Order: sequence, then C-alpha cells, then structure tokens
Amino acid sequence: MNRLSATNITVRFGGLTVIDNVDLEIRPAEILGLIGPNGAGKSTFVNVLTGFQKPKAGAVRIGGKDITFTRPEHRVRAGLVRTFQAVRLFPGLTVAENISAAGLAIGLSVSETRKRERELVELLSLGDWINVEARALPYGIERRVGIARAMVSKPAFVMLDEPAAGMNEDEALAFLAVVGMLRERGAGVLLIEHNMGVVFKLCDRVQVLQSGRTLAVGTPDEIRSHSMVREAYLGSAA
Ligand SMILES: Nc1ncnc2c1ncn2[C@@H]1O[C@H](COP(=O)(O)OP(=O)(O)OP(=O)(O)O)[C@@H](O)[C@H]1O
Repeated sequence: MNRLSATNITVRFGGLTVIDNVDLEIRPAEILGLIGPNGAGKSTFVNVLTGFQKPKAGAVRIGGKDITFTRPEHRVRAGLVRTFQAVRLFPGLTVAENISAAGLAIGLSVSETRKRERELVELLSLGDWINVEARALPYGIERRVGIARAMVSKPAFVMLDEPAAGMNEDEALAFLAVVGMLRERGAGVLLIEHNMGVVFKLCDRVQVLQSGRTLAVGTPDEIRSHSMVREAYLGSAA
C-alpha cells in the first residue's frame, strides 16, 4: 500500500527548532487531522511534506520513494498536492477556466483537461458557477474551486491547511462533504483544522503537535480521552 510517510523530521529557523524529530504517516483513503496550538509547527510540517520547506534532518517518502528534496511541482506529479490558506484563483477567469488552467499547467491535453473539469464540476456541485468569474464568487465556493484545482491531477494525497477558515456554518458543512469525497475516491488527506468538532467528526486519525513535537497520535476517541492532550490543549472543550 502506498503511503506518504515522514520520518524523524527536524526543522530549524536560525537557532530555533520548530519541528523536532517528528514522524507522520498518511494512508490511502484516510483523513489524518493535524492539530495543536498556534505555533506548534503544523504549517511548517505541511511545507516539509509538500516541498516548500527543506528539513534539517529526516525523510519524506511516497510509497517508499524518497522525495525529501524534490521540488513542489515534482511532488504534484508524484501525487501530492496542497491547498493554501489564502485562495489563489485567477480573479478574471471563470470557474471553468480556473479549473482548466490548473489542468493545462500540469501538462494535461486540452481534451483530458475538459473531461476532468466536467467531472470535478459535477463532483463538487459547481454547476451553477462555471461561467462566473472568480472575483464574484462567495467565499465558500471560491474555496471549493481551490480544491477542484488541486484535484485536477487526481492526487493520491491532499494537504488541506485550514480549508474551512473564514467559512460560515453552511459553507463549512458543504466543505466537509467535499473532504469526505476525497477519501471515498481513495485519497489520503491531511487536514489542519482548529475546529475540534470538525476534526473529531471527520478524521480517521488525529496527530497532536505541541512545540514542534508529537504529543499524541490515535483515533479521535483515543485523542479525546488522552490525558496529556486534554491538559495541554483541549481543556474543557473536549
Ligand atoms: N520562515 C520562518 N522563519 C522563522 N520562524 C518561523 C518561520 N515560519 C514559522 N516560524 C515559526 O515556527 C513556529 C511554527 O510555526 P507554524 O506556522 O508552523 O505553526 P502552526 O502550528 O501552523 O501555527 P498556526 O496554528 O498559528 O498556523 C512558530 O514559532 C513560528 O513563529
């Protein structure tokens, strides 16, 4: 089974160790929640997985193949994609054009791009929006188009860094359905999310980072009842 694995990852900024010897694994068709207080190192870790940050030590592998020092665009070709905290759509292009642009950018043919664009529009219920320019989209739809763009390459692993941030309740619920769909299609998903209700409902496993180290990893039930996690992070919210 092809897994995305990171072993013994260490990241330093100057003299500051931000990630300290952390292991993480994402399996196909699972959603792994990555949680922890502000500054715990979650975004930095995703940057290491996706190639935007070189680790000081450790290795990242997909299906055993070492990709630690490959560039982000190579990782996309290897099946690993991310969405960004800030949406990066072309404001003057329509939804359909934004999705197609992502397909053409990774070298798909025009006909294959069109085919995948239609599939994604259907899958993500974007039919009412295809001819709308990105600049005019409601926020939740904009984020969904961002996910459609990330999915054009049919990724095996998808990294979502606070994808529901700024969404209203309805948008967040619609979004959760989309993340579930990624899993149904067999993708391994890493989800950074501050809403613990969402994390515990959606994720198959949860990894807790604190000060750049793994405090705990387990099923939502295990994490909810983990005494150190409750003390350090969840407080009475659990
Ligand atoms: N480029 C950088 N240079 C120096 N320090 C950095 C850099 N990027 C992040 N840091 C520091 O690394 C630590 C981890 O930051 P990171 O953004 O990964 O945490 P996070 O868990 O994603 O936090 P949040 O939940 O607030 O997004 C913080 O102390 C942050 O200030």
